[in-house]
Amino acid sequence: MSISSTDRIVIFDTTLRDGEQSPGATLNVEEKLAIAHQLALLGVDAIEAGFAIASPGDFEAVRTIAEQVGGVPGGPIICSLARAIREDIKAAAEALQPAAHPRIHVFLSTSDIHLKYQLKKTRDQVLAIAEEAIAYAKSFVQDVEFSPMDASRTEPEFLYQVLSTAIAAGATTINIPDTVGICTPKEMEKLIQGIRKNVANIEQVILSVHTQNDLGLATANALAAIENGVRQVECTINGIGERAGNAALEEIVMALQVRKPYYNPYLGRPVESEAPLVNIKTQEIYKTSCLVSQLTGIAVQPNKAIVGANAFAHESGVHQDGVIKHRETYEIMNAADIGLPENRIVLGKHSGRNAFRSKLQELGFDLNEADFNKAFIRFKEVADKKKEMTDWDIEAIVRDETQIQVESGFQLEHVQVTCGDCTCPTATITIVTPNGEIVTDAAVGTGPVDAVYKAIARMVRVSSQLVEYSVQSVTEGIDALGTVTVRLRHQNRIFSGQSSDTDIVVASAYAYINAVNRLYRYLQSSKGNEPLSSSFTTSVKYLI
Ligand SMILES: CC(C)(COP(=O)(O)OP(=O)(O)OC[C@H]1O[C@@H](n2cnc3c(N)ncnc32)[C@H](O)[C@@H]1OP(=O)(O)O)[C@@H](O)C(=O)NCCC(=O)NCCS
Ligand SMILES: CC(C)[C@@](O)(CC(=O)O)C(=O)O
Ligand SMILES: [Mg+2]
Repeated sequence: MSISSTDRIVIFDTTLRDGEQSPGATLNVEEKLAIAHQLALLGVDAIEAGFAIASPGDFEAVRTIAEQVGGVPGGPIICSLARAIREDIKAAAEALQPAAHPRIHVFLSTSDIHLKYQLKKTRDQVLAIAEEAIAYAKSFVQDVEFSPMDASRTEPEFLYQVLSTAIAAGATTINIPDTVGICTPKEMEKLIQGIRKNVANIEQVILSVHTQNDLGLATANALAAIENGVRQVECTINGIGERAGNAALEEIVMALQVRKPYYNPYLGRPVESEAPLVNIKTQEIYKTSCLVSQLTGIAVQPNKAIVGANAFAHESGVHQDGVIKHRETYEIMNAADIGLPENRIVLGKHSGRNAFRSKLQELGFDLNEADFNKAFIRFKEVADKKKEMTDWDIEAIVRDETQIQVESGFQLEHVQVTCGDCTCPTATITIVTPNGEIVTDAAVGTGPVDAVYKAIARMVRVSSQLVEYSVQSVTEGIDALGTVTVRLRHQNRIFSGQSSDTDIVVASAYAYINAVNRLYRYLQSSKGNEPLSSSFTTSVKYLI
């Protein structure tokens, strides 16, 4: 794509960078790669794949995504964040080397409060640093984005001066971050208009906005910026990100689609123009949202716009009556537009592989033979217990069975629980350790899940603290599939795991093992060659 295109909005996705700054959203390289592939399917123009200097894992993630998702011309721009520091820029350039369309995103604070307390630099120094850093980034790549951090709290005259300098030094995208999420839409309008009027050669670059959601105004501010000439928006799937998160991609994209006649004139088109305002394939939105939620362990709130479980549900009689008579009485968009399964009941325990395969195709899954077989076996198991298999059940099964498996780690063999109002909840668990040993242990707990977790913790022996446990029902009815999400804290890092089953105690056990395995993998990679088993067997500290 051409970065000078101005008749549509460039979607810059930062799920893998700002989104990963959500507390506890840590993703490993395979998980980031899976999300990046899905973002490419969704059709985002640019993927901010990480912050290359931040850690060897981030570097590897940027490099792998640059190679495997952005390695051929015509694919998305792959971007790495960098402070205005030579080592950061060099690391970004190295990580981005395999990308056909690499972008280095240099940021530097410009507000007085940041200059005084954080950077401890004068305005003149900041101007010189920005100029030098951009020129240095330009020595590696053509496409350089510059963000004046805390722009919305920066004195306007100084902001104009920094931006003019950045453009003169070669920046091709100027991104305006409302870093602390303090702006109102009216103020955003003033900020963008001021920049367009006062910054030299601003019309030669793509003007972008990056809005944070501290006051719940991120989407409103991004849209206000578009109304005032901004042509790139930075956003994340499900609105995840630092603190209260970023503007949600799905909200901006669907606002532009649903209100196209309203937005068309702001992009210089006739009101009735049918041409899309973004390159996004909206039917991929729901699937992308599920993948991000599953891999980050951050559940989507039910009332979340566009992708929440209730976004297309009608609860009250008056509304239901209206929707039955004419859908558009209460629906401004069609669930199918974001790729939501229609929830038609078709498959059951008597269905065969062909029907299952064509159902998967209909739902947009393209599985390899091994994953297909795993999913089919699981489908039959669930169908045996559950009378009606909805599209939602099938989606949950496929997500569960095809999730990125940790190659090394513990495997759950058996879960057996006794509980009730006149017995002490007891769990007997059998696991296979990473060395192939089969171990069985039992524990009592305050409830069945507590007993299961105590029994597993006793065998895996790693100090961790259960910080979140939640169950969501995927479908309706007493025989619904339940999805359990578990988050464990080890030192200051969070590891999540998820699993679905008709039996929530079984789902709980698998979710817990998944989280433990992520923690295991993390310890393994951070310990280098030292055998991991020592940390798993010596620091026996049962916090769970
Ligand atoms: C980038 C990172 C590796 C730096 O680690 P570090 O060298 O230990 O430094 P700290 O995080 O403690 O402090 C940040 C330093 O960068 C400086 N800095 C911050 N933003 C800067 C910028 N845009 N350009 C240049 N310097 C910057 C700070 O002034 C501070 O410098 P000081 O140590 O001289 O006071 C680390 O913070 C990290 O892993 N971050 C990843 C996630 C993240 O911070 N994302 C936020 C994006 S804004
Ligand atoms: C890099 C920049 C756009 C940033 O995301 C930096 C940050 O993480 O605060 C912001 O919101 O200002
Ligand atoms: Mg941000």
